[in-house]
Amino acid sequence: KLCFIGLFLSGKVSKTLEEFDVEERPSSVLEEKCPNLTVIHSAVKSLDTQSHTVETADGHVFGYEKLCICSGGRPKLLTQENPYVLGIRDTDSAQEFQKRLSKAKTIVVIGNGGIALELVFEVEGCEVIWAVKDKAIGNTFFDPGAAQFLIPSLEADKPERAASCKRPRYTTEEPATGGSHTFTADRHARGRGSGPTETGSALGPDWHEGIVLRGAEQVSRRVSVEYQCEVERILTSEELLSSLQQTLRPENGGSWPVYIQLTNGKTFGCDFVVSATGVVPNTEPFLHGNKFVLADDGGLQVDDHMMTSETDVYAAGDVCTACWEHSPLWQQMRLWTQARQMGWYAGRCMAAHVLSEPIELDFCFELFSHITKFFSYKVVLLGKFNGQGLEPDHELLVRCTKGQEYVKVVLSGGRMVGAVLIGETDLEETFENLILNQMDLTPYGEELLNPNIDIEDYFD
Ligand SMILES: Cc1cc2nc3c(=O)[nH]c(=O)nc-3n(C[C@H](O)[C@H](O)[C@H](O)COP(=O)(O)OP(=O)(O)OC[C@H]3O[C@@H](n4cnc5c(N)ncnc54)[C@H](O)[C@@H]3O)c2cc1C
Ligand SMILES: NC(=O)C1=CN([C@@H]2O[C@H](COP(=O)(O)OP(=O)(O)OC[C@H]3O[C@@H](n4cnc5c(N)ncnc54)[C@H](O)[C@@H]3O)[C@@H](O)[C@H]2O)C=CC1
Repeated sequence: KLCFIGLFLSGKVSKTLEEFDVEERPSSVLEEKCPNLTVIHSAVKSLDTQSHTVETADGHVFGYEKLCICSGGRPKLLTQENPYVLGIRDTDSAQEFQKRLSKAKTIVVIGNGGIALELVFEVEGCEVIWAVKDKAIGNTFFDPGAAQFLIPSLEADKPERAASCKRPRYTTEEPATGGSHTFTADRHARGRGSGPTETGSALGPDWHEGIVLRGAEQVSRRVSVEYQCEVERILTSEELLSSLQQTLRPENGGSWPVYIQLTNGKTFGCDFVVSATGVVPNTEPFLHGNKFVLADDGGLQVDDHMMTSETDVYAAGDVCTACWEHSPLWQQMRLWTQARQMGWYAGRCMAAHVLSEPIELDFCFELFSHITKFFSYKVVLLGKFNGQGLEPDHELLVRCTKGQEYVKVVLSGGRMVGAVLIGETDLEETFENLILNQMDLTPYGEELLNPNIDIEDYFD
């Protein structure tokens, strides 16, 4: 990969929330900035923790004193085998998606997290069938109340955005002459080899801004949500036609390259399926011959110094699973914000250990905080925003103005432990403080969300 993705901070929103822009730059920019850095453009093929060496795909062996594995994750696809099932992770897969979409009339999106939420809102000119396991949309980020608030946006036109695209590869890079144009979603068919090392960096925030996600139809957005169902089977047109399958009656007419049968009994024909079903950590090249302890989700277990179970090997970002005793207000989610915080903290830990200096768990792991955008709304998530792991007696306070804002506060024992803020609420800083200082809010009751009280002033 000849590019790294640079983060250019556009400012701190609060103590723990940071917003940033993303711009693709050549890796030489980083080397110029950090003279002690050498970037080697090659995938790591193997790691020998005994001899403290890594071997790259082009056969070079490098020794290390301390090593940090930041190999990210890759899409956990419904199936690796089907050329009509694709995932979105890096610039190449986004480009592939864009190309295939431009000829598509109907696509099916499976999954109910970040990528699905972004796609169903952004895709135009194509019928989108969105199948979710849950009762409401966006289960990894939202409760059903917030989902209800967001649903009308799917029916409205997308607001115009003056987006400046700092990732020109999507729009300017033409496919190589003679390169494979057959719409094969899986990377094996694109002649780039297989295995986990071939994916690039995850796209991160605002990846779809400035790129056209338009299908072949003259329609604006058209999304049908199929709730509480999973994929029963994915069939080719031949399989559908075969005598065994004749009982299946697709909901939509016409002939399609692929059909998807859902557990709710419905079958849809489509041009392709997007599997937006989470990520798996890229650990494979590092495991053989070593004794890494893996977490249940397949990540490299790390302690509160970002150290794996192998001596002198650290890990950060999507590839690792935080296995220290978490602050009651923090949880790991595979997000860019956390990857960045972990990378920064791992670097400090490695330096401290080389210098035999003490180091304490960074403050950023005290409180979960995430700022993003869904359906054109600013979204801020704080602490146990969905009551994760809380006793059933926790309380929720909600304020909602249709089309404008959705504010939810999670209280446990009268203390604020989490919040969801959708829209321009201006409450993030105050709520962050109230969560961090664990003030008893019982006396305020529901007044806490009274729109006529300037809460920021009140708690100042
Ligand atoms: C479409 C999309 C949108 C997203 N939007 C957001 C968002 O709005 N906000 C947010 O906070 N998060 C978002 N995320 C999640 C976020 O991008 C990831 O959590 C984050 O990038 C993880 O960072 P990382 O450095 O751990 O992994 P990655 O960014 O995946 O980087 C891993 C790097 O390691 C390289 N690599 C892998 N294996 C090897 C090997 N064997 N040898 C050498 N190199 C290797 C890869 O090529 C890659 O460059 C999004 C993710 C996707 C896919
Ligand atoms: N704005 C943001 O913060 C964004 C963050 N991301 C991050 O990028 C990563 C990848 O995104 P996603 O793939 O959306 O992962 P995700 O973890 O956000 O969501 C995965 C979804 O797939 C569902 N799922 C899992 N297996 C399934 C199955 N077999 N059938 C049906 N549904 C299934 C889960 O219930 C969940 O709803 C995540 O770490 C996500 O947090 C992605 C896009 C935007």
